[in-house]
Amino acid sequence: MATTAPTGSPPSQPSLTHSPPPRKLTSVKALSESPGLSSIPSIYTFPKQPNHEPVSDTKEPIPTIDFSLLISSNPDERSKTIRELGKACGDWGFFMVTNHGVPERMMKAMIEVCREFFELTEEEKGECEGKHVLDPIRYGTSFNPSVDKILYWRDYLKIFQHPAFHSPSDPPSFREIALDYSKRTRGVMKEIVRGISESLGLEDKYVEKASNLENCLQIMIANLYPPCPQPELAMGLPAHSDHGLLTLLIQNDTVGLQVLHKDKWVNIHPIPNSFLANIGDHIEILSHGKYKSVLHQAVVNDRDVRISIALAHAPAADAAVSPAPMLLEDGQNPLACQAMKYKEYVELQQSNKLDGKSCLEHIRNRGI
Ligand SMILES: O=C(O)CCC(=O)C(=O)O
Ligand SMILES: [Fe+2]
Repeated sequence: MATTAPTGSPPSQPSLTHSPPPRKLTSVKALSESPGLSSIPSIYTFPKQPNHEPVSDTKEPIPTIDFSLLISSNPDERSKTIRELGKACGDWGFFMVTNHGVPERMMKAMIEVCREFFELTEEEKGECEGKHVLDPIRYGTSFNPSVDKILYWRDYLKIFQHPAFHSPSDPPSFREIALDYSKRTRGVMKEIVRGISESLGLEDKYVEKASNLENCLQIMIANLYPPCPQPELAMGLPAHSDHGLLTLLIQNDTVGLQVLHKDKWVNIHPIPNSFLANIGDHIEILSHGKYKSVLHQAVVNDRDVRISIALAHAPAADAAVSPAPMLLEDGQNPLACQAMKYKEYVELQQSNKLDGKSCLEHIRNRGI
């Protein structure tokens, strides 16, 4: 039986109380490999969401940003790309990034070494089991089993990679591959964040300075979604927005990510050798809602293992990001969103149920 959320904190009101340590749970990898498994335990049965339209067959393609044009020395090319980036952030909150310069072999190596990690024995992986949501290395299952009433069909490995780089010691090649990949990806992130800043009419380094990007928190979240015998009943990750500024995601060639666009869930089919980027809650805060973090979810299937690796890029742990005053319109309250240190925000989000945009709503409601 799942334990309930801490008393006194209704589901849509996350609280900063420390959650009890997660229960010892079987990974979904081990569960999916149980001989003869033909149905899922009821704790994995996810209620269907009544409020959203079913998956859309929309042919409207997700926007694509050519990174090489974003960093072009030709001012016209660059400004055109910044306008496209602004439109992608405003219309979708999600976009593909092509020609980013991170070698394809590096992206593939990252996926493979994460696969190798998940293939370690439960005992070996258990050495990375985190006790607290701010532990720099955390292996686990579902999202936060100490408060999840329904478990998600997902195992994960979360690692803080900047400002201090951490790595599991197994597989032995993890450290080198992840270190290279995290550095290269941070470089891509920085240019996109500059472009986003300019697209908002701010100085190119505004977001960078406001969030102390030099000391940004970069968290790798490797997700494993094993085949599920009843995929229509289970959920890999429920609808949520990402905390932070910008997430850059890669995956193996199995689809499963859905993005809420114009009130419909849209299946995302990534372009090979590209990043899927999405803006997080702190761009919504900084931009005063001009750009909104967008709900997304991961569904599962009954045939193939899906692996996704999200690199979440966020303000420095002690940075308290607030709306850019120059984006406020007359009469708007600049403190409508209570500034909170980033590490408190992460702790709030990770200690509670993953529940849409409840964290952002929480700090808005507490606005002073
Ligand atoms: O697996 C995916 O595609 C989504 C992962 C995700 O949304 C996350 O890790 O925050
Ligand atoms: Fe996400």
